[in-house]
Amino acid sequence: MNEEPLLEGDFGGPPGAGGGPRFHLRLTRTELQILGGPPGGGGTAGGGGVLRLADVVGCHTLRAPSLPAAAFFAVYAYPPRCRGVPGGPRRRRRAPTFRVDAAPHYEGNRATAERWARAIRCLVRGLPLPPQAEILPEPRRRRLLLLLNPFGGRGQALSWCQTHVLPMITEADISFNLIQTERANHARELVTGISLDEWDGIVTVSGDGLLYEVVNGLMDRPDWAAALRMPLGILPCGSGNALAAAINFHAGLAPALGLSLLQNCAVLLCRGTPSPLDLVSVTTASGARVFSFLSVAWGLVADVDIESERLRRLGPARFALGTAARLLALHTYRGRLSYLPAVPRSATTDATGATAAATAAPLPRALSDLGLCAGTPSGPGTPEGDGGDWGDAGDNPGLGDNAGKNGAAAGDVPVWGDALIQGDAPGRGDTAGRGDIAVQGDASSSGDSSSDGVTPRRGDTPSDGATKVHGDDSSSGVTLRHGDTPGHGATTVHGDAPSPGDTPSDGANMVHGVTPKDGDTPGHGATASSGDAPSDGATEPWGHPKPWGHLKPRGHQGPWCHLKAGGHPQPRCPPKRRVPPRPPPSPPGGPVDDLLVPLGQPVPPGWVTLEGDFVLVLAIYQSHLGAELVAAPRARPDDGLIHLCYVRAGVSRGALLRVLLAMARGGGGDAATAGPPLARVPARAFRLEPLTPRGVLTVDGERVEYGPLQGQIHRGLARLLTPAPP
Ligand SMILES: Nc1ncnc2c1ncn2[C@@H]1O[C@H](COP(=O)(O)OP(=O)(O)OP(=O)(O)O)[C@@H](O)[C@H]1O
Repeated sequence: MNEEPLLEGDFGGPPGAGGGPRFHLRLTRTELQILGGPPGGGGTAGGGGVLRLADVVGCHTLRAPSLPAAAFFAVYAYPPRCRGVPGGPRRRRRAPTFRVDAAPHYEGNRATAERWARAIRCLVRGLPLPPQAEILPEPRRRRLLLLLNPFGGRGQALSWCQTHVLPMITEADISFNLIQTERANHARELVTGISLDEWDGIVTVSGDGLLYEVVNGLMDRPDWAAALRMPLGILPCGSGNALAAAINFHAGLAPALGLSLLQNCAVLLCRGTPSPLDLVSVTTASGARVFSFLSVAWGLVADVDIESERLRRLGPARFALGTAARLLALHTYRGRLSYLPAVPRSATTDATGATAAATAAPLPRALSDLGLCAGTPSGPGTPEGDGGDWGDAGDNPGLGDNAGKNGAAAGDVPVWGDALIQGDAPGRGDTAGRGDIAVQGDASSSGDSSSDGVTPRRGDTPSDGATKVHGDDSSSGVTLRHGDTPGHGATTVHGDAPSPGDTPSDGANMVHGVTPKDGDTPGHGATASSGDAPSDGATEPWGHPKPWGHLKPRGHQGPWCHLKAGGHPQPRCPPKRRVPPRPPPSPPGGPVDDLLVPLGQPVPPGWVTLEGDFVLVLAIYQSHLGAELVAAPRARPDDGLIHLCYVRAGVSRGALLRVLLAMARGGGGDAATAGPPLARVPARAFRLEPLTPRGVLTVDGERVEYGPLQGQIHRGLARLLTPAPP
C-alpha cells in the first residue's frame, strides 16, 4: 500500500450494482488496490482487496445500454486460489468491473475508463507508462500461432486449451490461430512455410517435443536467422514439460504440475515479452545437425525417457515409474565424454574422483560443478502470493457504507477519440492471410448483451470478429504453407468472419468464443444474465463471470477438430501488417560451430576428456529436466552454458536414488548432489562418444541416432516468451 499510485479514482460497481457500492481504486506499478465496500468483505482494504498485476492478463472497457452515460472497465485476473491441490495452486478467474459515471456524458466517462484500461494493459505487458502523459500508449495487439499436439501428454491438450488457455489469451488481447498437428513432424513442416511477418510468436501446446520440432523447422528455413527471432512460447500439455517448468521456476512461481503449470504458463505468456534463449547445435555421427533448447541425454535419463513412452497415458508419472524400473536394473555404459570448460582452469579433479584421460595437453581437472552448486539454489523458492484476500467465486468484495463520491472527474482525464477500441479482431474480409481465428465477437455474446442490458460499443456485431475455421477454401486467405506439398495434410485456417448463425460449410468448426474487447459488453467479463445484473452477484464488481461457458463450437464437432487438409504452398494474400526490411540472407544451415572440430578428429586443446563407465550423462541447459526434476537449479535460459552432468559407474542405487530425490525436491545439485556421485560441469561445448555398442541417445527427449555426437552452445540464438520484468 506504500507504492505511489499511478492512477487513483472512485468508481461504482457493475451495472447491476445500481447506485450502491462504490470503490476507491489505486493503481500502482504492481497492484490494483480496491478500497471500499462493506466491512467484512474479505478484503485487505476496508472490504475491498488487492489485485496483483502479476495475476492480471488484461483489461477492457465496456458499456451498458441501461446506463447510457456510464462506462465500465473490467480487469481480468487469474489469482492463485486453491492451495493444497496436488500439482500446485490453481488459479481462478476474476473480472472485477467498475463503473465510471462522474462525467455527465458517456464520452467523458469512457475516456476515464479507457485511461485505466490502457494503464493496466501497459503495466501487464511491462511497457513504460509515461509520467503525467495525457494519452497513454496502447500496447499492440499480438498474434500468436498456436500449434497443438492432440496426443501430447494424456491427450488433454485440446480440452485444456479450450477451457483454460483461449479464454485467457483472448482477454489479454492476443489473437491467435490454433492448429492441431496431425502427425509427427507436422509442426516442423508448418513453420518452415509460414510467413514470419504475420506472427508475433509461435506457441506450442504440448510437451517439449513439439517445441523441438518448431525450433528445428525454423532452422530448416533459408532465413533461419530471421526465423529464430520469432518469439517462442510453450503451454505445457505434454508428459515432458521441462521448459515450461523452468519458465515457471524463473518467474518465481511455486512449483506446479499439470493444470496448475498450464495456468501459470498461460498467465506468463499473456504477460510475456521475448527474451534470449540459448540453443545447442548437436551434430550426430551421420553429420546431421539438430538444434536443442533443453538437453542431450545418454544412459539412465535417455533410457527412462524412451522406455516410458508406452506409459504415456500416465502423464508425467511415467518418468517416476520408468526411473524406478531402471534403478532396479541399473545399466552402465562405457564411453568418452569430452568438453570445453566454460571457465578454463589449470588443475582440477573430476568431482567423482575418477581418473580423467588426457587428450590434448596435460589433462585439466574436470571442473566439478561445485562452484555452481554452492550456496542456496538460485530458484525463487518463494511461493507466489495470494494476490490479495479474495473471496471465492461470487464473493462480494464489499458493498456498503462507503458511498464515496466518484472522484474520477471527467475533467481529470483526456477525452480520447473513438479510435481507442482495442480488439482489432479480424472483421469480415479480414481473412487475408492471417487466418486469425480467434475468439471473438460471438453471436451468442452479442445476443447476450441485449438481455444483459449491456451493449458492445463498436462493431461488436457477432460477425465482426467471429471467425470461422474452415476446411479447405482456396478463395480465402491462406496463411500457412506446409512443406510445399499441398494436399497432404496441410492445414488451412481462415480468418473469415461469419455472421450469426453461420454454419461452417464443410464441417469445419467455428470458434465463437467472446472477444472481450473494449467497449464490449461486461456480460462476458463481469455481468451476464438479465437486466443490469451481473451474472453472479448483482452487486459485486468482481462477479465470477463465466464468459467461456458459451465458448462452444458451432460445427458438429469440437472446435478445431478438423482443420482440413489441403493447404496451399503460398500465402494467397499479402500480409496486412507492416513488413520490416528483409535481413541479408543467413549462411545456410544455421550458425557456424566455431568451438567444434569434425567428429573424426581429436577434440581441440583446452578440452577435458573423461573415459570410463557411466550411469548417465546429461548435457542440460535449462534448470529442469522434467516438470518435477530440477537438474541444474542455476541454469538460466540465456546463461550461455551447457550444464554437463554425469554419474560414473559404481554408484550405489541408494546414492543414485538420493540424487534423483534431491532433484525432485527442487534442490538438485545443491547439498544433496554437490560432488559425488553426480558431477555437474559448466561447459561451452561437449562431445560424447559411446563405446558401448547399443544404447539410447536423446535430444530434448527425442531419440536421435546412436553414436558419437557433439554440441556447442549458441547463446541467445532463439527468443522465448517470458514474463515482462516488473
Ligand atoms: N498429431 C500427432 N500425432 C502423432 N505424433 C505427434 C503429433 N503431433 C506431434 N507429434 C509428435 O509427438 C511427440 C511428442 O510430443 P510432445 O513431446 O510435445 O508431447 P509429450 O506428451 O510430452 O511427449 P513426450 O513425453 O514423448 O515428449 C513429438 O515428437 C511430436 O513429433
